[in-house]
Amino acid sequence: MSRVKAAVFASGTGSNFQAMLEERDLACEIVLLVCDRPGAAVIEKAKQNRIPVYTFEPKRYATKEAYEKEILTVLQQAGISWIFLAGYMRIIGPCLLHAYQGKIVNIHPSLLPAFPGKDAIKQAFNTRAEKTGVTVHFIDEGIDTGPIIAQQVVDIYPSDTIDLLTKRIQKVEHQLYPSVIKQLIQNEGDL
Ligand SMILES: Nc1nc2c(c(=O)[nH]1)N[C@@H](CN(C=O)c1ccc(C(=O)N[C@@H](CCC(=O)O)C(=O)O)cc1)CN2
Ligand SMILES: NCC(=O)N[C@@H]1O[C@H](COP(=O)([O-])[O-])[C@@H](O)[C@H]1O
Repeated sequence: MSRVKAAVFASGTGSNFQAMLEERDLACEIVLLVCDRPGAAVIEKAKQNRIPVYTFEPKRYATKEAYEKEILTVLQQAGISWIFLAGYMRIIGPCLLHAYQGKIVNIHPSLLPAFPGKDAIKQAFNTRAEKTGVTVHFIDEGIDTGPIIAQQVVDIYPSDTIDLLTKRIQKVEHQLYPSVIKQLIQNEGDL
């Protein structure tokens, strides 16, 4: 039986992308990186791992639907059945949401519904909360409102700096995300 194929949508440093690639029994094959930021560090990581990259610049398209239709064609030609977002900072629109209903997953650096949106770590740090964490959730039409799949708490210490907190959060992300992906693919296979 051919392996399940997945695409990663990422626009940042790519540490979660790298963690997925290093997970030996991820239960799926990451065959494509989609990135909206030419020059993003994650693109170099894909090239080092010989993973095809599809880069696009939204401002070159008249509408979000136009660029999502082009991405959808690329995904379908590659036989993609799951999409994992990791630092992808674009809102997924109706075109991709409909085509990949229940198959688009995101990782977010807070205990949703606390601190949604961008700069979640800074939000938690600046409120001097005692705890924050990591959430893996399905994507829906809202922002960070999709069904939660898994969460893990990360303590905030009085001596913390935002960099120390970020490092602790990302260490949890790099363990949690691959573990959740593996479980999702195995559960799908059990259906
Ligand atoms: N339909 C959804 N798409 C995305 C979600 C989601 O929950 N539903 N999560 C985001 C990731 N994210 C936080 O986790 C997030 C990303 C981007 C934004 C945002 O306001 N983006 C603006 C500006 C983008 C830019 O110009 O850089 C936008 O795209 O309009 C908020 C939260 C991934 N996608
Ligand atoms: N709102 C979404 C969001 O803030 N996502 C966050 O972007 C970072 C990407 O890092 P990476 O590029 O090193 O994986 C991750 O910490 C992820 O949780």
